[in-house]
Amino acid sequence: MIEFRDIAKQYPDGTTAVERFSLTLPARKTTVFVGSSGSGKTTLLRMINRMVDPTDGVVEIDGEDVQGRDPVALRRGIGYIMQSGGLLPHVSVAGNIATVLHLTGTSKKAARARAEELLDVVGLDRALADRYPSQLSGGQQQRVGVARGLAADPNILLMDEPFGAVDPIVRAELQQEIIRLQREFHKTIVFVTHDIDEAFLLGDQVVILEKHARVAQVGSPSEIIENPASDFVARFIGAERGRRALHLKDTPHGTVVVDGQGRTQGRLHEPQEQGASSA
Ligand SMILES: Nc1ncnc2c1ncn2[C@@H]1O[C@H](COP(=O)(O)OP(=O)(O)OP(=O)(O)O)[C@@H](O)[C@H]1O
Repeated sequence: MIEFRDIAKQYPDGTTAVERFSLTLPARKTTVFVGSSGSGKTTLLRMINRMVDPTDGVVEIDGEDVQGRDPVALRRGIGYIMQSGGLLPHVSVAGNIATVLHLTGTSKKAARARAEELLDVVGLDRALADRYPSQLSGGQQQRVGVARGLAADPNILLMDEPFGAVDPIVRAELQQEIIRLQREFHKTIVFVTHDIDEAFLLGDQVVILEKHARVAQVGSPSEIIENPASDFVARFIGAERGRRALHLKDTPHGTVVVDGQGRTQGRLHEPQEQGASSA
C-alpha cells in the first residue's frame, strides 16, 4: 500500500506542482493518475521512488516513510517504465533488461537467463536479446521497457505515459499486455496518462487531477462514469459525447445500445429476474 499524506510540492523556481494531496493506493491494484498536461501527475509518481522529494507531507510504502530510505536502494526495488522506453542505446536488449540485476550482483549467466525469461513474459522473441534498441520497433522497445521494469520482480511498478509514443494499434496491444500481466502478477501499479479511455481500461482506482494535482474525483471507472462528481469531470470523461453517450434504440429485432455517433455498440440484455431459472 502506498500512502500520500498532505503532500505539497513547490519546485525551486517557485512553480507549485502539488498544492495539497492525500490518497491511499491499495496494494496489488492499478491506480491511474489522469489529467491534462501540467496537472502534476509525473511529480506525484516520482515522489514514490524519490526522484522528486515533496516540500511538505509524507509518502509511505507499507507504513514506512520513503524519506527514511536510501534513494538508490529504494529505486532498485521499484520498477520504473517511462514513455521513451528509456533504454540505453549502446546496450543490447538483454543487457538493458538486466541492468538492475547487474547492479545487485546477480551473476552474468543468471541475469541473461532472467532476461530471456522476461522476453517471454512480455511476448517478445528471445532472438531479439542481442539486438540494440534502435533495431526494434517502437512497440518492441516499450515491451523491453516493461521487461526491464519487471526484472528485479518489484512489488511496485511506476509507469509514466508508457504508451504515449506508439501508434493506436500497438498501444491497444500493449494495454492488453498490461492487463494480462496484472492478472498474473498482481503488482501495485501506478500509471500516469492523459488518456481517459486508457485510465478506465487499466485502472482499478482512477484519480482525475486538475491543476496543482487537485483531486477532481477518485473512484473505480464505474463509479466515475455512473456519477461524475462535477461538470469538470463530466467534460473530462466525455460523458456527453462519443462512446460514453450511449442510448437505447428499439428495433424490430429487439433493443440495442447506440453511441453518440449513432453506431450500434451492442444488444441490451434485460437482467434476469430474481429466482428465474434458465432451462
Ligand atoms: N523540475 C521542475 N522545475 C520546475 N517546474 C517543474 C519541474 N517539473 C515539473 N514542473 C512543473 O510542475 C507542474 C506539474 O508538472 P508535471 O510534470 O508533474 O505534470 P504532468 O501532469 O505530469 O504533465 P505532463 O502530462 O505534461 O507530463 C507543471 O507546471 C510543470 O511545468
